[in-house]
Amino acid sequence: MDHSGDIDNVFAHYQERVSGFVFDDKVASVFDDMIRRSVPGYATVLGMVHVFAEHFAQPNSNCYDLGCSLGGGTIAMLRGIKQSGCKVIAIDNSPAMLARCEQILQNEKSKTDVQLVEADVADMTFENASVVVCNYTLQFLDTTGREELIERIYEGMLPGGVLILSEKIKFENTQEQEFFTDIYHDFKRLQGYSDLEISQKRKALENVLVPDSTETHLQRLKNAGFSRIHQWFQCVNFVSFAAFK
Ligand SMILES: C[S@@+](CC[C@H](N)C(=O)[O-])C[C@H]1O[C@@H](n2cnc3c(N)ncnc32)[C@H](O)[C@@H]1O
Ligand SMILES: O=C(O)C(=O)C[C@]1(C(=O)O)C=C[C@@H](O)C=C1
Repeated sequence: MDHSGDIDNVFAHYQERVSGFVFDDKVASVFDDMIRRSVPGYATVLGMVHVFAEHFAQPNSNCYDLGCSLGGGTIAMLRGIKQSGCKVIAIDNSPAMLARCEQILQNEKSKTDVQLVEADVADMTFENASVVVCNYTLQFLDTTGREELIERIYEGMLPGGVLILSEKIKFENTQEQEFFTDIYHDFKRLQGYSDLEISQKRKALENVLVPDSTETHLQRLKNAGFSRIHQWFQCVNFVSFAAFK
């Protein structure tokens, strides 16, 4: 997938006061580069969304991409879905992201319909869903609303449906948290980010990206009713779960 965006230099210059991270036009214009260089395993996760969609999309059902950004997950699903009558519903509350997503999707030839929705995922109801992808989005929701969203997703899913939930995680054990943070920052340096970029983005994400632990995710998914949950992927402090109804 070529989003032809710019190189991410959002945090490259010293800022006297770093403000909270927002998905505005500046971020949207570099987001493909930003997420590939900031989320270890991102390309692998998208490749596997294709595989999951091919395997689990049911005929005449809905497939959701929650917090679709530029449509990485949406395109992976479109390419994977082989069943007829499916619709991909891609939701994001950032107008800047959705505008660019719409443009990018114009280059994507698929017989599966796509609907872009500008909305808060917390306000959505889900129905007739066979595949739900929520890649690196739950971590930006108010922690108090996360349980309800997962419950709503579960309610809207068909038997045999799958939720792919990918997230940055935190570790309860201090040593483990420090180890993974160090390795993650090394990964960012290898991707060409400077120490200034790393520290300013870290500050901007404080209280904006609030990661949960694996244990919290598993418990929340279980509480919502998911009968089978596999953590199928982890790369440093980023994981992905497949939860089945
Ligand atoms: C890290 S990005 C997701 C990346 C994307 N899923 C991908 O795989 O390329 C998080 C996205 O979620 C969106 N977002 C954050 N909170 C949201 C909410 N409450 N409702 C809808 N979208 C939200 C942001 O605008 C942003 O585009
Ligand atoms: O935690 C970080 O430092 C990140 O850059 C991660 C992360 C994410 O997981 O969404 C944060 C913001 C951007 O959306 C891209 C990547």
